[in-house]
Amino acid sequence: MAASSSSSCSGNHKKLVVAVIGYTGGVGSCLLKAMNKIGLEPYALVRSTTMKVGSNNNNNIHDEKEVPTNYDELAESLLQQRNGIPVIADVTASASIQKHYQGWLTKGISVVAANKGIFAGPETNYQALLQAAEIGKCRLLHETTVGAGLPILGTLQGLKASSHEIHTVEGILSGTLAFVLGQVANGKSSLSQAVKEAKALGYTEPDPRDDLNGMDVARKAVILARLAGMNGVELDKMTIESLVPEPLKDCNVEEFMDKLSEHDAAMAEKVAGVEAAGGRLHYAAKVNVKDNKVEVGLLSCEASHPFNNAGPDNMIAITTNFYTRPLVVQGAGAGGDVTATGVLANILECANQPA
Ligand SMILES: NC(=O)C1=CN([C@@H]2O[C@H](COP(=O)(O)OP(=O)(O)OC[C@H]3O[C@@H](n4cnc5c(N)ncnc54)[C@H](OP(=O)(O)O)[C@@H]3O)[C@@H](O)[C@H]2O)C=CC1
Ligand SMILES: N[C@@H](CC=O)C(=O)O
Repeated sequence: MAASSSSSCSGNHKKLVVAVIGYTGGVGSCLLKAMNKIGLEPYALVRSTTMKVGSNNNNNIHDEKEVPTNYDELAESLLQQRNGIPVIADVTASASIQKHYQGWLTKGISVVAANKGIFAGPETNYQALLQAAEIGKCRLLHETTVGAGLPILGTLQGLKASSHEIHTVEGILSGTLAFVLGQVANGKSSLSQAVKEAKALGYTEPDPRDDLNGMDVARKAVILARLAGMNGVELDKMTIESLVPEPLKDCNVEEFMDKLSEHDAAMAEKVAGVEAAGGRLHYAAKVNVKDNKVEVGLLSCEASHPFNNAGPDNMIAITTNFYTRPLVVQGAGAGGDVTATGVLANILECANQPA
């Protein structure tokens, strides 16, 4: 089979047969590079309108004919690969793709996602996905939905599985906001310039307002809360502090980027006010399992606070009954390559399917 995946990476007799949805994007293009580097060829490449699916006709998936994107056909084709472990990697931000997860998982197709929406959506939908993976005896992995490639969700699950009681999970969860708030500190840069740079560095969501309005942090906090064992946490019940100027809430992304500079002075004034009182602005999240509370928002931190040394990094502190001094994970929590390698690590984990 010409365009199939390499078996050497799977570590067992079955091949990973991998479809990448969103391969033309920032994370997707880095994922293809990373897969190529370890000799794992994708079986299918999918974007919003068209897809290329492996056949016997070509040695290279890129040479395949583009056909209209059809997720039922994609699933059937993956399941027909004999002796293969079918995996769909979703590196888009599209809600419409996530509607297919439950069906794919039930049929035994593992799902690896960088796409956060459904994991932070209504709890019943999230629970249905977990159940579907059990029915399909396959994997549902989304490590990169919090902290990109940093080992956060796996660590949390490992702690819980090994009898730790999780007390709190807190810290800096947005690469974009860490970068932007670092750039505007001390008047180094303007808000609009910092957001442009964050976008160019591949840190932002496809719409950077999803970072600036706190929604990306809130979604990550919900995901952390669920993995930490909390029930009843819903995004729409949370108070989420936004840094998006009111007049730019509803325009398109281009207009938002163009007009953001009109709001630089207001942001500079806000930063100067906090700094005059000896603080530095950070956007943080706190999941308090014991008190059943999830909070996100702007924090003013005094000079000695560890957040002030984190630069553009994510910094996540986990406190448990045994880790009373927190276990801290710090590192780049946004960017194409670090996210793609986290997705690839999850794809490789799919070689171990549940019995
Ligand atoms: N950047 C980062 O640091 C991190 C990102 N993530 C997540 O990764 C995801 C991707 O981010 P990023 O790469 O920056 O986004 P981009 O906007 O760069 O890429 C999005 C990709 O999705 C494809 N796409 C969009 N809509 C659909 C659809 N309906 N069906 C199929 N394909 C579609 C686009 O294809 P087309 O060519 O058709 O437009 C494109 O390939 C997001 O969910 C983000 O939250 C997670 C952790 C970190
Ligand atoms: N836009 C996100 C990317 C990773 O999830 C961020 O800035 O952290």
